[in-house]
Amino acid sequence: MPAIETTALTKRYGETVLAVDGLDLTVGEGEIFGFLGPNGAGKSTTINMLLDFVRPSSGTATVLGYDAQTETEAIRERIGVLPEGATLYERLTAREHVEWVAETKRADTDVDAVLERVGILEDADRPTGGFSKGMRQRLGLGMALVGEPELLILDEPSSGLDPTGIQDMRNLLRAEADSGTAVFFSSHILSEVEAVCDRVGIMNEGELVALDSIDGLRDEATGGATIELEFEAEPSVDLEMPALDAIDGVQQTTVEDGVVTAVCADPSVKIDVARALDQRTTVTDIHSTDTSLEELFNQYTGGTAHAGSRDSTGSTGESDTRKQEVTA
Ligand SMILES: Nc1ncnc2c1ncn2[C@@H]1O[C@H](COP(=O)(O)OP(=O)(O)OP(=O)(O)O)[C@@H](O)[C@H]1O
Repeated sequence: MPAIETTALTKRYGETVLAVDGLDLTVGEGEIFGFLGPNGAGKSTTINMLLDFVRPSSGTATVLGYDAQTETEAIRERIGVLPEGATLYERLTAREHVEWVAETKRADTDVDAVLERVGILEDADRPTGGFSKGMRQRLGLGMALVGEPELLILDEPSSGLDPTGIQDMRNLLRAEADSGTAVFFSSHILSEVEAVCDRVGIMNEGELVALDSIDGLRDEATGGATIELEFEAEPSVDLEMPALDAIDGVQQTTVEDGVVTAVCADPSVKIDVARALDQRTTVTDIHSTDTSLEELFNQYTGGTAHAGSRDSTGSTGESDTRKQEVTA
């Protein structure tokens, strides 16, 4: 039974806004699924339809096999939710929040263990009115974990978290998935999705424009990869560059200061370039740059995302162009 299944799920707001347009999506048991898209793509609207906060204009959705509109209670008992901008009761402590969720879910929960898992046990007895954004987010995540849910639905879970918080959150999601919990989370932080997801779906203007693993998306993406090869400088090598240009899939080559740079249409071409150059001279080092997830995202969303999309820490993190050492 899929954790989430939507069929032709559609939401219109008024006459003009088509927020979600015929979404067909299946998320499997124990899968970590990243729901990506630029602002206004329809991610929150989709999540809100799964949670019955918003009624679809047409189409259907099931969560853990239950109808998202008619069997909401059965769903609520079995899932954990971190809504966008979760509201807390300022005068209640973190512990009281978790206890309250445990009561509503009738779950036998070790409250201290939950608070410990999300790293706020030390602040358990403080009213949440004085909590920082990151602490609020950690508490929200803790509340979502109550009752060992079969599915976690998290809207922008790393919003407000510092780098340690983001890493903790990733580890936690991975541990949850390993224990069989499916995780569905929305994000516009591409590095977050890359680091933790089994599959991603990219929304743009209400439509699902891509659905695959990160590697699968990379393979599909145009723009390929760039390879830089350092070689022992020999004057004759420059003259032989046309031989590299002639390799199938090589779009452009340049030579400068003992470094050949080849732009390849497809990452698999990189090895052909390395072999060809190595036949002519001694290659001393190789650097390979894959299409970054950021570029990929832009390809699917028509460049709506900014290459410098920043996470809450202001860092572009791993979403920057990835460089890997390659051994030929
Ligand atoms: N209550 C509403 N009334 C009218 N339009 C709405 C409403 N909620 C969302 N929309 C519109 O629906 C579209 C999708 O919005 P949604 O919030 O689902 O996008 P999102 O992908 O979650 O964006 P973000 O990353 O900014 O949270 C947008 O055009 C938005 O303006």
